[in-house]
Amino acid sequence: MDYQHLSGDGHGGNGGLWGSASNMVTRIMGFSMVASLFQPVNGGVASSTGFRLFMFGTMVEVGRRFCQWVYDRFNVFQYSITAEFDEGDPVYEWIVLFLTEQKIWKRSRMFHVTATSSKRKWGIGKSMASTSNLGKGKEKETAQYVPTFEAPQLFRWKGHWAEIKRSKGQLTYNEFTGGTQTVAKLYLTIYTRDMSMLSSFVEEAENVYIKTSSPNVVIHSVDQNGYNPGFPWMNTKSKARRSLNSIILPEGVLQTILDDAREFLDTEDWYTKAGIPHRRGYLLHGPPGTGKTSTIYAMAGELGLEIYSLSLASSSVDDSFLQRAVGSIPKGAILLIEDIDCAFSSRDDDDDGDTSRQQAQFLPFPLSMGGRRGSRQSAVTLSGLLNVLDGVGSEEGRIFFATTNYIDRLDPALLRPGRIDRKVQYYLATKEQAKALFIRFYPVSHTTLLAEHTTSSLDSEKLPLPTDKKRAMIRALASEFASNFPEHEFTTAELQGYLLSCKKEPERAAAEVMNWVEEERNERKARKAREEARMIRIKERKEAREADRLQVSLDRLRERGGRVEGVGIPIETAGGAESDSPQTSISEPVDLGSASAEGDP
Ligand SMILES: Nc1ncnc2c1ncn2[C@@H]1O[C@H](COP(=O)(O)OP(=O)(O)OP(=O)(O)O)[C@@H](O)[C@H]1O
Repeated sequence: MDYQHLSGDGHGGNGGLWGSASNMVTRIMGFSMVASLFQPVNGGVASSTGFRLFMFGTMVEVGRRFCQWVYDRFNVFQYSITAEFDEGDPVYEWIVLFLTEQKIWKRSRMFHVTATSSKRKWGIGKSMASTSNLGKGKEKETAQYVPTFEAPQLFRWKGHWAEIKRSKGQLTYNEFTGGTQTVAKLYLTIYTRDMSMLSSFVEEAENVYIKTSSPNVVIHSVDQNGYNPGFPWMNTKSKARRSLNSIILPEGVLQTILDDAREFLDTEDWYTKAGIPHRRGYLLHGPPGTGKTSTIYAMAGELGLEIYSLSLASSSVDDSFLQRAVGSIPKGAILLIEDIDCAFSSRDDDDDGDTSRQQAQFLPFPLSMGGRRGSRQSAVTLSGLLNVLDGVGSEEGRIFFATTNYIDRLDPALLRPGRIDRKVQYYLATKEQAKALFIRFYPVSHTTLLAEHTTSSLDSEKLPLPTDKKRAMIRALASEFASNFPEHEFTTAELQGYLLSCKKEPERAAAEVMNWVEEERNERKARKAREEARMIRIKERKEAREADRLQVSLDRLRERGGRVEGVGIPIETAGGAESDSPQTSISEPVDLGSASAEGDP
């Protein structure tokens, strides 16, 4: 090619090549300013090859940055979409489960294998529905196969290539444990320019998750040790759904709460139009073991909602943690705070654990029944809790359940409508409940009555009774059982414990219930006596401490002379007159009167 001709400037030598190149740029693209850089300049530094190279390099870099800028801003050349998912976030679990269902991990060649735990997510063999704790299948893999970090996995999805990679994530400081930890991440890249493919992938993963977990109730709880700064709900387990009729409550109680919750979920539009935050709060209160938590689990199963459960008793749960945890709960979930009274224990309880006052004042049942004793102090304050319940993040169609054994400890501010909309009281078991529980414990199809045995031995051959007759006999036993069961004295959990001890012997359960009641009463008496002895010891220790404190004050005062600190009782001086003078000498022991504790020397 004739460069001299192309350059058209008539200069030869080293300017020829640059000149022709610049002319080409000028002619082809019209960038005269750019081209002028390549014009040969006669003499001086600017004509040196070094300067030209420098200018060329600058142009290349500017061009590269410009292209990058265009690439970043206008998705013209982007043929892939990459998304990042943090461990602990619900979407992370959807993706892992989905990819397990698709058997994607099977193609991986490097695994970290651990024993199956309640957190099980990863699998390579059978589908997750049959292996994970989310599923109900009988075949269980006993280990989980977690692909190693930074090993990308290619797969096809809906006609597109996609890549998944598990990464370690960054190291974060755990302020509660004082250590550091990493939050794993998943990077998903789909090679397409169609952005809707990403949302479609996530939606499909969510649907698989919902379908797989639907026979169960999924319960998320915060990981106390593995505190995650991003998403605190690190523990996920699922429980088999509990049928509503397995919850034995007085007639209509359960149905009323369920109807109320259903109505709430169906009327989001109404709340929006009325300008009322779309949230509903329920407080279930009553003695421990009367079915409060079981009610919530059964309702969650019935409504198809996941539970996010936390206890305020944990020392790692403070106001800011609570705010973060509640703020990250997805819409349409149940927030469950158990033992909500913990948030107020610091105000109501004495530091020394003097529970006798509380017992007299609040408890609707004896501590010997197994109630929570004394204070489990919470780092959450009342205002922190109220902020969380009223906060912006809590307006998203969320149902809030709180449980407590001590409703009287709750601040009225917490109980006002809008925070707690319905209160449901649970009682110690009634005769009706005892009868219903008995019948549930001995279903006709799974029970062998003594009358069905040819001999008195339980191992003997069976002579099955007609179903109707058997049902009538079980009902008769249930009535006998209930008539001997004292009302409002035992919890349903205690009753359940007794029936479990005669799992296959309904006749024995009915016949021996009075003995069991007697034993329990004696056991309670003994526990109560132990509890009272403990209280007396605590009281004595407290008084001794108080006396010591006063004695120390007194000794100090004796050294200096003057008034008894904090008590304001004058010390008799040699002259018998009250005096603050440091020269005053103490002639008589001080009478601390009522301020003195018993046993004060
Ligand atoms: N009303 C009930 N109907 C059926 N089962 C019950 C009932 N009450 C208690 N149980 C059984 O007793 C056990 C404890 O019940 P649950 O945890 O629901 O009680 P709770 O009132 O929430 O107690 P706590 O206040 O200590 O949390 C469960 O196994 C549950 O099956």
